[in-house]
Amino acid sequence: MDFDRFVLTASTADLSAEPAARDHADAVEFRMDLADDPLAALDAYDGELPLLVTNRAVWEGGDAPEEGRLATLETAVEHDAVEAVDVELRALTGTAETTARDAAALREHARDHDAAVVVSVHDFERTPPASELRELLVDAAREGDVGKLAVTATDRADTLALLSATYEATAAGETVATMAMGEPGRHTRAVAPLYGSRIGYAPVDPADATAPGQYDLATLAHLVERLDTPEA
Ligand SMILES: O=C1C[C@@](O)(C(=O)O)C[C@@H](O)[C@@H]1O
Repeated sequence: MDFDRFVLTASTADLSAEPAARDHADAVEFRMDLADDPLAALDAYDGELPLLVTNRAVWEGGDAPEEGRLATLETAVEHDAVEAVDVELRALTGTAETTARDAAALREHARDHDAAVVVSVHDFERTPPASELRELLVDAAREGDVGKLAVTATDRADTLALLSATYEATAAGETVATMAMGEPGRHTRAVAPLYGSRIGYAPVDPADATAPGQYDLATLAHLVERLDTPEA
């Protein structure tokens, strides 16, 4: 998967949503942790859009227990349709040594199979101060092909801080993706690409949102396109 330009992903636990995503999305984020039998669903996948696979840890806001979590992703990246994998920064650099070793092995395995590595950070409570945002993006971008940072905004100061950090990271040559979760952060999902963010996430159906404050896919596709069109 190529992150030289913005990639809009349809985020879903159900790969049968892919045909409905084709009109607007560049890729599908398959939330394996939210699916019933994710490896069977991958085996059966015959859609057109490439997949970014995520198996989000419980300790990072997801549903996947640690046992077998990274091994499932290792199997997933062997599928031809899988062109990118999400690995949490805390898995790679956290204090759990075995997790760090397994996460680094997953990154290697992904690259051997031509899958890009999205290294992610989530804060479901707050937007950290500006200097911390900058550091998190530096660290995440260094560890993967894209450094992704999703924070929770409560006001405009938070969203501005995130957009500034996005702009600075991009100006420094880092490849990053950012979004502010929650209602006050919603507009960042449309605007962050203008500051350099390279991935957007949106559910096909708003009822299936995978994070607070997401636009539905058609709406986000429309907003991003309009904002990026000079004569709009
Ligand atoms: O990390 C992200 C970003 C996200 O949390 C969002 O805020 O859109 C949605 C998740 O599905 C994805 O894995």
